[in-house]
Amino acid sequence: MAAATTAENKKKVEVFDTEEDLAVSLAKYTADLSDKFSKERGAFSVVLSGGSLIKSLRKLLEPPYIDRIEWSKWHVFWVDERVVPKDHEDSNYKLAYDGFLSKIPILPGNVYAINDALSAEGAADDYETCLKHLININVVDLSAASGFPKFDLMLLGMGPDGHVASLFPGHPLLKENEKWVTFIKDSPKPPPERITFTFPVINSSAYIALVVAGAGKAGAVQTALKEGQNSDKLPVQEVSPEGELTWFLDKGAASKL
Ligand SMILES: O=C1O[C@H](COP(=O)(O)O)[C@@H](O)[C@H](O)[C@H]1O
Repeated sequence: MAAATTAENKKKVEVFDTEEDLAVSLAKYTADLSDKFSKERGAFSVVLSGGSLIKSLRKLLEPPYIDRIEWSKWHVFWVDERVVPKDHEDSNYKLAYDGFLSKIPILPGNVYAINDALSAEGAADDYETCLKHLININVVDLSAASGFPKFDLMLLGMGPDGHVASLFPGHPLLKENEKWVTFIKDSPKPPPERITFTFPVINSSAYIALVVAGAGKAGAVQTALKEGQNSDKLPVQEVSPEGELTWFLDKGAASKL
């Protein structure tokens, strides 16, 4: 494993020989933050993305983590969700439930799925209302700096085109700076209707892990991490949290660095 920390606001890049090694390190990183926030705040707010990220969380399901983590302190959210029923193959909730949440002793009331009975607009508003309530009862922090929700940990994936959450290259939603949760009806990646956290919410996080594996994503990783400015920024380049950003890359994803 090779690691590099840059001066540029607490950004760390870790490169692992294999995705298996990446998953081992991601489990320790997540478990350590779970310990920290469970002790400090009495709650741990974790935001999941969909896609390949869920498989990379598999080591948390094994000893020592499965027995050590205070799962009752976990509160789980989604950075984006597809507007489909929760039992649909495209649902990020279903992906996370089948591959991760159903295998940990988390309290069902601490899993905040979107309301799949609503339209895209309705589901985004409803999720924002839910977050406001959870801030009022101190389950989720509010950033004093930005006035947006401050999650303890966001576990983000990235698409080969450099998209994060459901924030796609060149889309006007990249510039949304008032709403906490918004919706998209013309996602270039199916399904077209989704809800997503906005960049001000993503960037208010205390910790973000950007988890990227596979040579198919090497081009976007290269664009995101190479020196110098490029005019057309990829969505992933807008990820710049108040707290710490750590890239977890396997050799394939890092192959053009
Ligand atoms: O559509 C989505 O794609 C991204 C990336 O997925 P991956 O399978 O290439 O890792 C994911 O992070 C996002 O949550 C999801 O809705």
